[in-house]
Amino acid sequence: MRPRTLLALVAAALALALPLVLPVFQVTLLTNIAIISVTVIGLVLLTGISGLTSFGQAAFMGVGAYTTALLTTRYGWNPWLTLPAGMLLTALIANVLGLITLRMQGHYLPLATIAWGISLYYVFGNTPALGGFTGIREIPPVSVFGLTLDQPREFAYLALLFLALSILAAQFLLSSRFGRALRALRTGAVVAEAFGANTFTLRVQVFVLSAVMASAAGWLYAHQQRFVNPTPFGLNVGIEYLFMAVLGGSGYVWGGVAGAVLITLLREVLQNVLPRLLGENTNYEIVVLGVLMILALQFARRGLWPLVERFVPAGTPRLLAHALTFPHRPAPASGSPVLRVRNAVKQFGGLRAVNDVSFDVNAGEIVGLIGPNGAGKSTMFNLVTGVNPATSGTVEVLGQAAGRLPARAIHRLGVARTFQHVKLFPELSLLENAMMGGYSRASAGILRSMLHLERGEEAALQQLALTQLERVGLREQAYEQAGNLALGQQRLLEIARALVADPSFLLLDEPAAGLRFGEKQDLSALLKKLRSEGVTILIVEHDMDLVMNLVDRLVVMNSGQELAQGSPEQVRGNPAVREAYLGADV
Ligand SMILES: Nc1ncnc2c1ncn2[C@@H]1O[C@H](COP(=O)(O)OP(=O)(O)OP(=O)(O)O)[C@@H](O)[C@H]1O
Repeated sequence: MRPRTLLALVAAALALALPLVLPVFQVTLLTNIAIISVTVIGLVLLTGISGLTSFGQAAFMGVGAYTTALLTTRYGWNPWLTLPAGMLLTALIANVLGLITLRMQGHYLPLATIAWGISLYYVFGNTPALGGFTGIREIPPVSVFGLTLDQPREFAYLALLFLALSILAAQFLLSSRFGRALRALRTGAVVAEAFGANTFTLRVQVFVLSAVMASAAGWLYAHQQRFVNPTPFGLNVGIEYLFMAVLGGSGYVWGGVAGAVLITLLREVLQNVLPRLLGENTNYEIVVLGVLMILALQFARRGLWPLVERFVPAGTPRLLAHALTFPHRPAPASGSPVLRVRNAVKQFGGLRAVNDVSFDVNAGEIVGLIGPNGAGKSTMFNLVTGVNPATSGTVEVLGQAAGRLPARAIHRLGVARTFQHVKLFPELSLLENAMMGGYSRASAGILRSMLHLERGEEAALQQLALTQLERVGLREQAYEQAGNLALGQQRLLEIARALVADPSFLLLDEPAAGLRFGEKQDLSALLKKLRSEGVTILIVEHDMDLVMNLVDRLVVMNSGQELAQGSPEQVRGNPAVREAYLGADV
């Protein structure tokens, strides 16, 4: 058995045993930890994985708690109906807030979460129907199959069940296509878009999911306490939840649980010990927690869980069985236009990085785009792949005008690319990095992923990724972290990722930089093989030996302008090219 499975089983056994053996007071503490953990796991998905910092999660707990408090006490609803009602209401509120705030970048988003965190707190406190700052009492207990959960020990099991489901769903989500795209939001949104993901929609979805998880935790809280008021849903509590995620390890589901356990227990201990030591009844535990937080940020930036994981290695991931087959994209007819660039101009302020460039790439060709540094080659790539629209002129990719399409839509036409500055996810395995290339071939959304009902698709993506890793010579390292690869191999991994997408048109930005001689030969052979399979290739490359022996045609750029076009021989013999770029002895 894998060490991590063993650890999970130990945790499950503890969860089953503890409510029976602990004194009642500690059982209540355990329940609190389970409830808080559900919210913090949502924060892990939102903040640690997707890079969206929120200080306002406690307010969403409040929405869940107040919904059930109001509907059960005033309208006599069964608590099992108020749970979906609260989650639905929270989803609606989060959706509206998300659509407004999630386009914000940098520190504006956290500031916005503070703003609505405070607003919701005052909505709870100032709404007479919600009992104002005194709150709502006499919330009925939850019943399960006729058993009323009004005793701490019984209720603890309900809270632990919610926690177990949250852990499982979050783990499933993270190991899915959806989870890989979420991971890309934090550091590689350009990659996610380049492989077909709508990053804004993903942001809204994960934001709503984390809010809904907080809402479910709020429902539990209301039926545990049987009383709600605004205090536990204020901004300072929201900040504390974020502390828990960061301290435990905001990039890890179990890190969220660890943070909730640590801070809740520590607060409890400090509340008992400090008054005895200091002889007065003050809130020094908050000061101690603050200092601990600073120390943790200084010495364990990624939180405490990665330290634990070092002792519990993940082992080789299991390959899934019963792979579906994705349809193979039919290649465009040989010789038909794949790319038509006409008088393309790209202006950055006063600089014309691309200045009136026109050229074609036809199906089944390998075309080289060459030129000295700063000639505008990467900018041209960005015009073709939809990262930047052209200032004027037209760029037509596979029959569609690229100017009006986002990168993800151009990708879905059958275009895949690599990047000049490698854009991989260093903490993920080569396999997972390569699987990202297949994002738009699969279709499982958030729900199917959380329930792990996308196994067939995942199995197919694993197989495709392994096949393409094999092709670029990286099969052996499939389960290693991408960050451990040398730069040249990282470029090969980017090619494997692009091939998983089954592209008709492949754009390679300096793929041979950092490769050794033998690796360059292998790369050249691979690209020729791809051409014979019908893949059209546009390649930017500085290695002239490789380019001249590989491409069918060349487009030469200099200072944003098109200098020459033609076969390698024609370009080699062109005096303007020799003078401007290649030098006399090419
Ligand atoms: N986003 C941007 N904003 C402003 N200027 C830019 C931007 N992107 C590129 N440039 C400028 O446009 C010019 C062309 O850059 P580009 O990266 O396209 O050249 P390149 O041919 O790919 O060069 P290299 O071979 O060095 O990568 C450079 O002067 C560069 O500084």
